[in-house]
Amino acid sequence: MEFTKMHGLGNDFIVVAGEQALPAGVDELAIKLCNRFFGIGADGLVYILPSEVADFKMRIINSDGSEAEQCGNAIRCVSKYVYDNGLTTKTSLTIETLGAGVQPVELELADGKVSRVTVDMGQPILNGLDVPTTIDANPVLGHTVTVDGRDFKFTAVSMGNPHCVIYVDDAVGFDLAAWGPKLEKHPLFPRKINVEFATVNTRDHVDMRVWERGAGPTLACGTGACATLVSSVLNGLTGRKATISLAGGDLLIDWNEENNRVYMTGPAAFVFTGTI
Ligand SMILES: N[C@H](CCC[C@H](N)C(=O)O)C(=O)O
Repeated sequence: MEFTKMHGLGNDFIVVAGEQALPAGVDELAIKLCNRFFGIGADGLVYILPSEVADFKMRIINSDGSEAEQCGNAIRCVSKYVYDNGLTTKTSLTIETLGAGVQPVELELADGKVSRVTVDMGQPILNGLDVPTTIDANPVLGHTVTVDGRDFKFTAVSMGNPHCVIYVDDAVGFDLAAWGPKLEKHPLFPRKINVEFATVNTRDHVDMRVWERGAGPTLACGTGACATLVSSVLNGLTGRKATISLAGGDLLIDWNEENNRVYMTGPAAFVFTGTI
């Protein structure tokens, strides 16, 4: 099997192109290939597939074998892959995902290769029961979830995949491993959830660290950055355009007031190709 290793701000993926559909047992394959000691090592396994409604379709399997509906860093990597490898000559194209349908992407080039990508990440889903959470509220703002006797106030946002955003004094130094797994799997979240810990520095700059559903602590999360911006606007903490600083680098997120769609701009990087 031929693969290409790529990352978006250190959130890394094994990218596979040329297949017509996901192989049987893709969950076990993802677990095996994403293993950082016995496999290639990655946060997820990403397939570029044909689409009937867009230029390409992307499907993403987390390193624990679960399939996610959407992935912001991966969609930038897929966009870079298809242009740099000559699968398209367009710098404006569309990628289909399970969680956000047809997503327009805009490619920026440097020396003939894609350097940055702006992705239309669609409209945020704010109705609690649709995120999903078990909370019948729209939106879910400042609700409390308790784990091991500690209360966390959170805002729930879906970008096609579920997120809960929690504001803390020091996101950069927050102990993700202590609290992330318990929140990820809390009964309030029927399909588990990605957990973002955020510190708002100014009205256009937020530090965020993430514990991802099905992948654990990653260096960056594109959909999580979108969810963090949306949550920060809803809570009156930032404007509709802000830089979200993650461990792996910065994403620029813009929640357009006219069309209610969230735009994410950031880099994508090629690392190596291989055969396994
Ligand atoms: N672990 C996520 C999928 C990857 C999302 C993240 N890597 C991104 O860049 O958006 C989930 O199960 O919803």
